[in-house]
Amino acid sequence: MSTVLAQPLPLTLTPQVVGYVLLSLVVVAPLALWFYLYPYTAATLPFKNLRGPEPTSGFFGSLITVSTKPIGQRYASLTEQYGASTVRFRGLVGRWRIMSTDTTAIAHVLRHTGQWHRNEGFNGLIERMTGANVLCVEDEPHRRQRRILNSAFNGTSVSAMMPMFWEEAYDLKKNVEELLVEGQEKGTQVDMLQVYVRTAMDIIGRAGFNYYFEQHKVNGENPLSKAFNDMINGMLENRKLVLVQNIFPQALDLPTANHRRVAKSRAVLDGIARDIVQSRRAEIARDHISLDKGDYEGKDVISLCLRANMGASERDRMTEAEIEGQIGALMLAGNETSATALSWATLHLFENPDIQAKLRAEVMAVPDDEPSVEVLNGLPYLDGFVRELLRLDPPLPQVVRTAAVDCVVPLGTPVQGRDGSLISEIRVSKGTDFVVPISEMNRDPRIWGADADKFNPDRYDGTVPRVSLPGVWGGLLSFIGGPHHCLGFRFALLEIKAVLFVVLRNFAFEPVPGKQFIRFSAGIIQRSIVIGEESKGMQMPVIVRALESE
Ligand code: HEM
Repeated sequence: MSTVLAQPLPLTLTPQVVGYVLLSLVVVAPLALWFYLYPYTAATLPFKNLRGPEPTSGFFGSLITVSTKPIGQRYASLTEQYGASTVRFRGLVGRWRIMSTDTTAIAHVLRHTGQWHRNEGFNGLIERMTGANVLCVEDEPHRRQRRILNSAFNGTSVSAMMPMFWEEAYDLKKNVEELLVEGQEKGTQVDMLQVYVRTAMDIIGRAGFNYYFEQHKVNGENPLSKAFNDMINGMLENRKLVLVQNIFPQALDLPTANHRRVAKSRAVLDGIARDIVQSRRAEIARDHISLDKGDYEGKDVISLCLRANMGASERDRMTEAEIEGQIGALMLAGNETSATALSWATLHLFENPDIQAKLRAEVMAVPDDEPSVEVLNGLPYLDGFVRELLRLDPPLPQVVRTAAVDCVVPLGTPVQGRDGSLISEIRVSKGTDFVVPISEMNRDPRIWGADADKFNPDRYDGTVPRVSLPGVWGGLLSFIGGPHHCLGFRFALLEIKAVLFVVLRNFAFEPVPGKQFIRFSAGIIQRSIVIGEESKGMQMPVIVRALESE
C-alpha cells in the first residue's frame, strides 16, 4: 500500500507554472479547437467521398461563394460544376453541409423529423423571442402542438375566415386610396410592401386571435406589433451575434444590450398574449360564442385551439404557456411571408402588363364583390398566377435541417463520388446540416422545362407533364412537405387570392421608371431590394392608379 501516491502533488503557483497555464490557454486550446473543427472533421467525415467546393474562408466556409449568387441560382452552379445532384461544403466555423436537389433525399429528410430537426440555433432564437411554440419545438411536443393546431387550419376552419379576409382586403383598398395623390393622373408611387405588411398583420391578428391591430390607422404603432418588431430588431440587429448564436446557442444568454431589449419586449408580448388568451377563454366559458353561429366570431385560431384543447386528453393538451406562445408564432410565420408574396405578385403584375390585363379581366367578370371560397378558387388564371408566383418567388427560398442523430439519407439517383464510385446513400453524422434548396427546385429546368425562369401562369393548364416535388401543395416546395409543412398554407392561399382579387379590380400597377429590383435573403425571407437603395431595406415601390379615374 503506497502512502506516497495518495499525497497531493506539490504544485506551487510559480510565475513559470502560471506561464505554462497561460500558454496552454492562449495557444494550445485554440490550436486543439482548430484541429478538431477542420483537419479532424475532414478526416473523419463519413461523406468525404461526395464532391463539393473547398472552403474559401475558415469562418464562413463556402457560404460567401454560395450566398453572393442570386436566389434561385445559388446551388445550381454547384450541381453543374460537380456534375452531381448532391454536394457537400463547409458552412460557418467548419460545420459540414449537404445540399441536394435529389427529390428522394429531400422527401426523406423532410419526412424523418425524428432524425432531422430544424437548426438548433434557429430553434433557440425563435424560442427566446416567442416561447416554446410550434415553430421551434421538435418530436413529441411538436406532434402534440400540431395536433391541436391542425383543427384551426383545416379547410373548413380556413374557409370560415373568408368574410374576415374580404373585410381586410377592402380595408387595404381604402388605405391605398388614401395614399393616392389627387390629380396625379399617371398615378402615385406607393411602397406596396409596407401596405401588405400592415394588412397581413391585421389579418393574422383577427384570424389568429381575434385582435385588432389596425396597423394602417395607428401607423404601425400598435403596442403588440411594436413590442414584436422591437424584439425582432433587437434579436437580429447584430448580425455577427446572430451568426455566432446559430453555432453556439449558448450565446443567447450573453447579457448584451440587444438581449436585454429582447427580454423587455418579450415581457410586453407575453403580458398581452396572456390577456388575449384569457379573453378568448372567458368568451368560450360564457358560451358567448357558439361555433354554430354563421358569423366569424369565435373561429380564430386561438379560440379553436382552446376548444380542441378542452376536448383532448390531458396527455395531448397544450399547456397554458404553449397556447400563449402560439400568438408570437402566428405573428412570426404569418405576416412577412404573405406580405412578401403579395409584393412579388405586384412586381410580376407590373413587369407583365399582358398578364395583369388578363388577370384583371378574369376577376372583373365575377359579378360578386365578395365571392365564395369556391368561386374564388375556381378562377383558373388567378390560380395559375398564384402557383407561378409561389414557384418563382417562394418567400422562404430554402430551409435547413440538422441531423439530430447519426443517420443515412437515400438518393433516388446515385451520384459519382470523388473516387469514381457510385454513391446511392449518404451516411451523415449528428450535427450535419442539410440544405433544401426550395428556389432551385421550383426553377429546375429538368422539372419545369426550358422556360423554367419565365413567369407563365398558363403552365398549369394540365398539358405539361412534370415531376411533382415532395411538397404539401401544388407539386411545389414553397410550403415544404412532411410533418413540419406550413401549417398556414390554406390560409395564405386564400389571403393572397382575396387581396389580389380586390387590388386588381380597383388599381392598375406600373413600374417606377429606373427602379430595378434584386431578390435578397440574408436570413429567412426572400426580400425585394431596390438597386442603389439598399440602405432603405426591403421595399416594393410601384406606380398605383385608381381604376375609377379612367
Ligand atoms: C405565402 C406564404 C407562406 C409561405 C410561402 C410559407 C412557407 C412556410 C415554410 C417553407 C415553412 C417551413 C419552415 C421550416 O420548417 O423551416 C412554414 C412553416 C410554418 N408556417 Fe408558413 N408560409 C406562409 C404563410 C403562413 C401563414 C399565413 C401562416 C399562419 C397563419 C403560417 C404558419 C406556419 C407555421 C405555424 C409553420 C410551422 C409549422 C411546423 O413546423 O409544424 N405560414 N411556412
